[in-house]
Amino acid sequence: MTQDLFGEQPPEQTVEHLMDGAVVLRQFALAEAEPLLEAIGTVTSEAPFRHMKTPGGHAMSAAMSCCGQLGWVTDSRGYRYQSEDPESGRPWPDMPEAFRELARSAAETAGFDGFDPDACLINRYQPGAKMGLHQDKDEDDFSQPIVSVSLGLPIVFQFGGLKRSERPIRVPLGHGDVVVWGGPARMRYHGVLTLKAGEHPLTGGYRYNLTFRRAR
Ligand SMILES: O=C(O)CCC(=O)C(=O)O
Ligand SMILES: [Fe+2]
Repeated sequence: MTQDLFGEQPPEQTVEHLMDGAVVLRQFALAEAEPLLEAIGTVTSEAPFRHMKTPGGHAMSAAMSCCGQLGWVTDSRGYRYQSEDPESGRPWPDMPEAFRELARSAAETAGFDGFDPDACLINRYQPGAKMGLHQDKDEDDFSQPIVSVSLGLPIVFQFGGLKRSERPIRVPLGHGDVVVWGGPARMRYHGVLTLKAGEHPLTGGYRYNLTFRRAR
């Protein structure tokens, strides 16, 4: 490729291989970031962000909402998917078409054709929030991948093994990056380190994450 003499480089989409079945699609969602954030605003005007409680009684540090046919919830009864928002008793907001399209094309780019998510969890991290190492295992169908979109402030993603004891690798994630894992990587432990304070032009002091899954 020739150098841009004016120093203006277009944002570069690259595919970074993490492990068998897991990739980071750098800046894959960058061009769609503004409509995606707008859609997060619409969803969360109907199903507001809340700090759900773990079965052990601790509030999750990330604020969460959901859209799609099923939403992931946690409370004293455990972790599960359900079709209604427990706060309102109403169905979760529909999954915006732009979400579904992005999830499908990211999965395809990662080699998983035909991804059809029925659940989208929206995580909002404020400085100090984190998510400890865990497996996504409340779904019925592990043949479908996970698509995880980062927007706003950067964070360090941890990607580990199939056992909790395996030491995770650290992957810095920025605005517009998308991680996809499935197949042999589907049950790998993962999480994010504590969000550091910062200011992003589109999201202010927050990081948003969209996690797409096929729950049923
Ligand atoms: O925020 C992230 O990047 C990870 C979120 C996640 O793993 C989850 O919601 O299950
Ligand atoms: Fe997860």
